[in-house]
Amino acid sequence: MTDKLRIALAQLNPTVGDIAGNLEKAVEARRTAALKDADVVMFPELFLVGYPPEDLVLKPAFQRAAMAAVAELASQTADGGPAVLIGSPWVDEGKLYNAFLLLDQGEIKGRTFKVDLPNYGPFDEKRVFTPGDAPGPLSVRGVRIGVPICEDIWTAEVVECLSETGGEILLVPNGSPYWADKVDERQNIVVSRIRESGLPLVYLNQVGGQDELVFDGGSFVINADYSVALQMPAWEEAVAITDWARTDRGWVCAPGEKALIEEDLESIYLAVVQGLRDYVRKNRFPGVVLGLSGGIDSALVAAIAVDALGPDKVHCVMLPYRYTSDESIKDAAECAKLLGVKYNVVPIEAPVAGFTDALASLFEGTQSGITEENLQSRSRGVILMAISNKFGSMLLTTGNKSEVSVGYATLYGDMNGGFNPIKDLYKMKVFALSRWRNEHMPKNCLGPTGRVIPENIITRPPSAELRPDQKDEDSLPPYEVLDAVLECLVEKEMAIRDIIALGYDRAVVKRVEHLLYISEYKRRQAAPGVKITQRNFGRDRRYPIVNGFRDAD
Ligand SMILES: Nc1ncnc2c1ncn2[C@@H]1O[C@H](COP(=O)(O)OP(=O)(O)OC[C@H]2O[C@@H]([n+]3cccc(C(=O)O)c3)[C@H](O)[C@@H]2O)[C@@H](O)[C@H]1O
Ligand SMILES: Nc1ncnc2c1ncn2[C@@H]1O[C@H](COP(=O)(O)OP(=O)(O)OP(=O)(O)O)[C@@H](O)[C@H]1O
Ligand SMILES: NC(=O)CC[C@H](N)C(=O)O
Repeated sequence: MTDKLRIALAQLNPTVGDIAGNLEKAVEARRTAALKDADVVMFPELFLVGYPPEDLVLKPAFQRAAMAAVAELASQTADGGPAVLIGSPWVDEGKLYNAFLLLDQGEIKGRTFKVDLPNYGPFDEKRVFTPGDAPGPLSVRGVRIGVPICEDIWTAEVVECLSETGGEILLVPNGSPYWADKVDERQNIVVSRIRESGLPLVYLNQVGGQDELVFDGGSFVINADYSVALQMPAWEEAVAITDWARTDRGWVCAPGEKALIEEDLESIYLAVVQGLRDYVRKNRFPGVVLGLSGGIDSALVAAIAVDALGPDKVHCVMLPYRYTSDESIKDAAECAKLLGVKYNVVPIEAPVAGFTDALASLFEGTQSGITEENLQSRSRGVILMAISNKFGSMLLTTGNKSEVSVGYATLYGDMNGGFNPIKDLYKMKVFALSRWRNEHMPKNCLGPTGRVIPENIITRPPSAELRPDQKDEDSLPPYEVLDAVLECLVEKEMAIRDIIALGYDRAVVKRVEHLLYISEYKRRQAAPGVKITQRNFGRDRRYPIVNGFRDAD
């Protein structure tokens, strides 16, 4: 009987669809595991295709390529080295499963299918996969290993089934996206499953960004006595070795590394950096460009971009107009200098005059207003897109969640852009993160230490500077109020009457509700951005554009 087992945990960053590249990563991690004499190396959920593959996984050619990669990896295990536990889509009797496969001695020795397919928030797995039947453990080098796949541990049934059928250790592969406070949520769920089953549990997550989702890694092992045996770092690829021994209390994992897991603002900052870095890298952009206005949103986006990509890959452009204050011009230049980025000034006086002249006879006798203001934003948008086209850098758009919520942005103007790092951050969070970054140097970031955003940018009142002496608060409630009301409406789906009962002014709440509903069309056309909250404006909240409903408080 086997009494010892060495399991390597490969917390890696796959690329969705890059089956060859992911296979190469798996081969490399297995090589590392072999050098450490591991018996088995484990990978995250659907690792060979990357998570989540979405409808790509419905393509027969894609399914064939994934299954061929599994066969290739299985053949490599004929070398007598570590067995492999890896996730891949799998077609069986014409049905497509989210599978986890045991490869050993040159063969596919076992497989198990995910039972509980998540279909809420950002997940759509019922759309593409067939649920598996109640699973039994896999025999890995003589040890009965239960493999509940990600969502399978979020309720009790699958683990109950695995422990009742003789499972000795639970190995859980995950594709578990980050959101604020998720770490505690995961740990509570894991502890519940350990309590019910009496089995030790390995929680292995992937790391990296995929479109709007970002995965934090942070894999861990908890023994049956609830002691944490291993904590891998968040936001980093790593292969950890765990040593297991059979005791009279069942299998026990020996204590290993205990990495510190970042919390609060630090984890949010690392999440947006990782999300932007992987979006740019995995889409093979040479860099990014953005309009740097001297305001806080574009300053924070520039800092995030420098931390994600390095100053040489970030191009900032100030596009002043007659309403742009000297203060903004000075602050933008200082911010660019602090960040060490390429910086240009392209005045928009001439393009705005060109549009104004072209429309002069058509607009004769009309009032000047939003239309003319939007021409400024749209002139900037055209110029920034031209720079993007010419140099290949992707344009970043900079609207925070408060603005995105109420439509305070110009379509085909400042909404131009391929990706928005701060899309899921309310304005008050933008302030907090800017202050935090000025005081901290986050890990694995490529920007400078010390202040990166001039203090004046943080302290002066926000303004779009589209007309003389304009302030955001002329058109919107103060951000403390706006953000709080939006959280009630967006994150909590609260009734209007309950929000008013918290002490907010009825007229303000109704106005925010109205603006939120009437700007759905803008969000539908907006760039994607990193999901940070439980409810982002991508997949988590799918509201209709035509919407006659108003809450009759
Ligand atoms: N349901 C719907 N489906 C499809 N299209 C719809 C629509 N409702 C309006 N539209 C169309 O949308 C257009 C109006 O939208 P748009 O042109 O964007 O203009 P609009 O939303 O009217 O104005 C832009 C607003 O954003 C503010 N802003 C602009 C720039 C920067 C900032 C900032 O501080 O960050 C703030 C600005 O002060 C103003 O309040 C019109 O063409 C209208 O026909
Ligand atoms: N003068 C400018 N030069 C360069 N870019 C600008 C300028 N004005 C606006 N932009 C771009 O348009 C975006 C929207 O800016 P605006 O100033 O209208 O409002 P904001 O949401 O308060 O943003 P910020 O805090 O960055 O100023 C900016 O973040 C910036 O990318
Ligand atoms: N891939 C999954 O099954 C993820 C679902 C799970 N509830 C999580 O967020 O961790």
